[in-house]
Parts: sequence; structure tokens; C-alpha cells
Amino acid sequence: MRGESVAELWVVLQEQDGLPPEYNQEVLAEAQELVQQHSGRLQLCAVQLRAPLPTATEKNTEPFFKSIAPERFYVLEHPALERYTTEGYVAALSWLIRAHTPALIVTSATANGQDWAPRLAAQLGLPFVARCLRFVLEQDTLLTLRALYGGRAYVQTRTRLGRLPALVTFVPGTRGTPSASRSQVGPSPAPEVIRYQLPLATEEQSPRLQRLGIEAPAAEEVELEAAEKIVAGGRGVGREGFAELATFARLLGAAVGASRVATDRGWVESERQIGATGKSVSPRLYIACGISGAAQHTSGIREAQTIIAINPDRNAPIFALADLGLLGDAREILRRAIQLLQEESVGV
Ligand SMILES: Cc1cc2nc3c(=O)[nH]c(=O)nc-3n(C[C@H](O)[C@H](O)[C@H](O)COP(=O)(O)OP(=O)(O)OC[C@H]3O[C@@H](n4cnc5c(N)ncnc54)[C@H](O)[C@@H]3O)c2cc1C
Repeated sequence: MRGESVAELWVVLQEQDGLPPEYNQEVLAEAQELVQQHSGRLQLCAVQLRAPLPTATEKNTEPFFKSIAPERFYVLEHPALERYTTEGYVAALSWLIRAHTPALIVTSATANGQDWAPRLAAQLGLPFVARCLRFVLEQDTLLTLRALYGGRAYVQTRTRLGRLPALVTFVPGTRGTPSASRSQVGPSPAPEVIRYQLPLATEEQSPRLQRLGIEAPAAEEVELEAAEKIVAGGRGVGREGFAELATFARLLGAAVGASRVATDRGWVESERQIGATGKSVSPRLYIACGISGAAQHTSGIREAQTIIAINPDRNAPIFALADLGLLGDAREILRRAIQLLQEESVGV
């Protein structure tokens, strides 16, 4: 970190469907821990990019800062930032970096975060570490931990901090959403809010990339490593059962996963396989349907937060891992669940 002055650590907040995702809190918590370790030398700042609000008051900070509030909150406003665009984010953040030069910038490795962060780094020549599981500072060196080969190997990287800020993306879900501290009484103190009306150049206001709309991918296409919810099927579901499983996953907004038996038999594509020779996943919810729970499968779901298992065999090993076990036929339970979700969506 630079000299004796207080350096800034920025957390760039993200929005999803106009709402702040929980990942913001997670990155804020990780960043706050770092600031506490370097008390007096590092200051936690948050950065939000948005279109100007009709009545912008400090109340606008409330949705973002539940249990952790930064000391400083930069709000960058421009009509072009109403919706996410790569060029808008890169232009706005480049401008802010030139104006304030933080020591470190962190954001969640969401689809948008993974889009703008490397471009920003390339444009400004910033040191960049993608998809970190941890980041710490040791004097002037940034140490980061990253997973390789689907979580089967870890690598620590060292980045020397210099004149330019370093940029880091943090894998969402690694730490989980922090709950409000027990010792905390009342809300966190309000941050100092610094608002800028961005002076973007004309070409930056009319980006070359136009957003035409948002279309959710099919449950069979959602990237497993990034999925928050996964419904996985095994031998017990059977070939025909995978159609019901996919319908249920779609209604739940989940990705489809599978055991090796299911992928080997061609019931689903091989890239849906989870486990030792498949993918390692870290969803918030994992629903295992007709999967026995062999070690080669469960090694891929160690990071899942909540596991629900559906199996008629009460001795199936998967129940030892499950937070909730449903004893019964997976297809029957899936059909009933589909019916309930469909009724709910039409307000029956
Ligand atoms: C080197 C090696 C690597 C491997 N890598 C992987 C891997 O990456 N991923 C992986 O998954 N496997 C892997 N395997 C295979 C693994 O050992 C298991 O064979 C496999 O996970 C079992 O898949 P399954 O649970 O679908 O099938 P099974 O073990 O046959 O279990 C089927 C389950 O379905 C239940 N069932 C039956 N009827 C119903 C019903 N109507 N409703 C609900 N449940 C029902 C049964 O009670 C049973 O528990 C690997 C094996 C080896 C040797």
C-alpha cells in the first residue's frame, strides 16, 4: 500500500434485475475483514453505478448496506448506466479510478463482473486476478487463492501492488451472505456519500453493444459451476424421469445436474455430470433425485449449502449428507412439485 496515507479498497456493487444481489454483502464482508486487518491503513469504500434517480437521497444506500457499511460510498450517475453495458461500466469506472486511484478494487465474479472487470484491466493496464476464493494483503503484495481443475487443485498467486490499483473478482457463494453481527446494535453508521454526474464522452454514451433483452437459459444450459440451485438426477430417476426433472428445474430457476450413471447412459449430456470425474459445484440448494450418494458423486457437492435428497431407500448414503430427506419415488415427488409450482405461478 502506498506510503503512510489511508488507501482505498473499493467494492464495486452489482445489480441483478434492478435489485442488489446478496453477493454484494458477501464481497463487502470479505473486504471489511481485510480492512480490519489493516486498520488505519485501508478504508472500505463501495461504488455504485446507476442512472440518476429523481429524488436521490442517502436513503438509496439502504438496500446495499445491511450489516456492513463502507466508510465511503461513491455513486456514479449517468443516464447511460440505467442498464448494464460493458462499455458504460468500463468508461465509468475508468473515470473514477483516474479521479481517486484506490489500492484494490473487488467485485463479485457474476456474469457482468466477469464481463467488465477484465476489459477494464486491459484498458487501464491494471494487475488483474480473476475468480478468487480469498484475497489478503501482505505489505505491498496481494495474495489470492484460486481453484483450478474444477476445485481439485488450488493455486496461490502473488501480485505486487504498485502505482496502479489491482483488480480482483471474487467467486460468488464462496463465503455466503453474512448475517448481521450479534454484537451490532442498530444499523451501521451511514457512509460518506460522494455522488458524481459522470462526464461521459459522446461515443461512451451510445455503446456499440446494444442490449436487446434478457432471456433465461434453459435448465439444461445453465452453467453448473455458477448455478445457485441444482436439481440433479441419477439412476433412480430413469431416462423418462429426466424430462420431469428438467421441467421442475426450469420452474425452480435451477440448473440440471446428473450422476455418472445418468450421463454414461446418455440421459443427459456428459457436461452435466457432477462428481470426482465431473464438475464440482457450490450451489445454495442441491436436490439429489434418485442418486445413491456414492463418494465419487458427493465429492463434487461438498460446497453445496443445503442438500435435499429424494430416494425410496432409507439406507441410501446420500441421506447422511442431506439436510432434508424425502423417502419416496423421485418421479412422483417431482410431478407433485411441478403441479404445486405451476398452480402457484397462475395463482390458483
Ligand atoms: C473412477 C470413478 C470415477 C467416478 N466419477 C463419478 C462422478 O464424477 N460422478 C458420479 O456421479 N459418479 C462417478 N462414479 C460412479 C459412482 O461410483 C457411482 O456409481 C454413481 O455415482 C452412482 O450413480 P447413481 O447414484 O445415479 O446410481 P446408483 O448408485 O445405482 O443409485 C441409484 C439410487 O436411486 C435410488 N432409486 C431407485 N428407484 C428410485 C426412485 N423411484 N426414486 C428415487 N430414487 C430411486 C436407489 O435407491 C439408489 O439409491 C465414478 C466411479 C469411478 C470408479
